[in-house]
Amino acid sequence: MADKIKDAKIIFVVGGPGSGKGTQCERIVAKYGYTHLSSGDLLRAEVASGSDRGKQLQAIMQKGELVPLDTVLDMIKDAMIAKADVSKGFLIDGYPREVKQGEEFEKKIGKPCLLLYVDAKSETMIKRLLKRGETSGRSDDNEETIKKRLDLYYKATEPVIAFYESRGIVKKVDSELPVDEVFVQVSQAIDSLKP
Ligand SMILES: Nc1ncnc2c1ncn2[C@H]1C[C@H](O)[C@@H](COP(=O)(O)OP(=O)(O)O)O1
Ligand SMILES: [Mg+2]
Repeated sequence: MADKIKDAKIIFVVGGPGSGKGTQCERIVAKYGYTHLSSGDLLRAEVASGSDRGKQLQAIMQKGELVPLDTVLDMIKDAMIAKADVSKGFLIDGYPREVKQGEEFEKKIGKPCLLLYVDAKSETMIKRLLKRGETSGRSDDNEETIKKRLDLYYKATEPVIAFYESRGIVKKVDSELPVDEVFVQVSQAIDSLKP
């Protein structure tokens, strides 16, 4: 089972909150048939289930903090195994949030062939998140939590990008542009992957 996943293409999609990761992943799924796994969506599904674990997660996420590493990784791995037979590749959206998470992922699952860095300015991200918050129902899309999430992003997640730069697998896309134009850059990055 784990072998099947190891042979699959794995793409890490990294960027700040509201940078446009989910939006671009949706496009990738439509064009390339990859499986999209958003760590945040998996966690929010657990919260919605009302389980005890979900209740603990809810409290952490509401504060804008990171959920324990093993919890997220197990959820991603289970979701990958469930799709291993039908998937051409995996988009791992919003993970790793810190370098350690990337290291653990590689130990337990496999190596990414690409890190797609969805880059936007912090003012842009704040504006988009506040707008998204009007309809998303996400308890972390409020001004106070957004600020904490951004701080944590710059402190913990930007080092992830530097870590994979050194391996030469980072492709940065300019997510200040309209969605379609960002996707042109995304497509170029994916098309340049070796088969
Ligand atoms: N390139 C772009 N231009 C304008 N708005 C964008 C955009 N990419 C995403 N958005 C909008 C859609 C959402 O309401 C909001 C956040 O996007 P998202 O895909 O949910 O971000 P993320 O998954 O990185 O948190 O911004
Ligand atoms: Mg998202």
